Amino acid sequence: MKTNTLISLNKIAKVYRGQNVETYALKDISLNINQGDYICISGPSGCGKSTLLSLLGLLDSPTAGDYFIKEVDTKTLDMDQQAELRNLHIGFIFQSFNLIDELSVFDNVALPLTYREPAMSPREIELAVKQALDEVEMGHRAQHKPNQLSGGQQQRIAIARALAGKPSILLVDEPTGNLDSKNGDAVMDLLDELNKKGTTICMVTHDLRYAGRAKTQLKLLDGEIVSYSEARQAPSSDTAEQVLESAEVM
Ligand SMILES: Nc1ncnc2c1ncn2[C@@H]1O[C@H](COP(=O)(O)OP(=O)(O)OP(=O)(O)O)[C@@H](O)[C@H]1O
Repeated sequence: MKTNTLISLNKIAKVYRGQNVETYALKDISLNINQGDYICISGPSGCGKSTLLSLLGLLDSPTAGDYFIKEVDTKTLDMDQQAELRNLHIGFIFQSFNLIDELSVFDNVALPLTYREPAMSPREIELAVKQALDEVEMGHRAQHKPNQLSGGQQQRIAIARALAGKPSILLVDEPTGNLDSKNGDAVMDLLDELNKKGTTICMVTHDLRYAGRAKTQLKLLDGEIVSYSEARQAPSSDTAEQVLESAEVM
């Protein structure tokens, strides 16, 4: 494992068992995610994208295989410890923004920080919320309620909420699914910008226009990784464009 490896999956499988039926949602998934990566997971409906994101987010556990976050073997953790690790390291962004309409924008962004262990002081929370709202250029809407904002603005608030805890990785599920193309473009520009500043992103999207912006393309089919390609910087004699280079699946 490299020193900048955040996440390491080793031979992960996920089987859903019903009364008479077993579904192999993921098979033999091995993958490392390093600091600063920008990965897009794509593939046809039912190929396992959401299942993989749920496992990465510690929202579900694998049937087999090993999952390490920052060298911590997640199998060794109980539910509370997993929740703590999730709160500390993982920021979620969903298609539906999942904001609480009764709370102000400020309080929505602050909410996950109030569950931090060790507890953050009110002043620390205020600073973190302000910084996150500034990052998504929504500081001027701190006292609004989510339903007083446009869809694009609500997604920016959801991104601020994910950023406020300074997570190691953002897990992003169809971030533009509920947005028109103008707002979708703006949200994707923001994610690109965050990655350029160092935020690690793992995103699921059906939208090929946006998938191509990620530096690493991971394609799933029937629960398996069928292709994995990384963008690398072109040699200096070339233009500044990045060149797609196919790499072996791990
Ligand atoms: N809770 C569940 N119980 C049983 N089977 C499930 C469950 N969740 C997902 N599956 C099955 O696991 C497989 C992968 O599902 P998953 O939702 O991860 O696919 P997906 O690639 O995200 O699909 P989509 O693009 O349609 O959202 C599918 O065959 C699905 O039917």
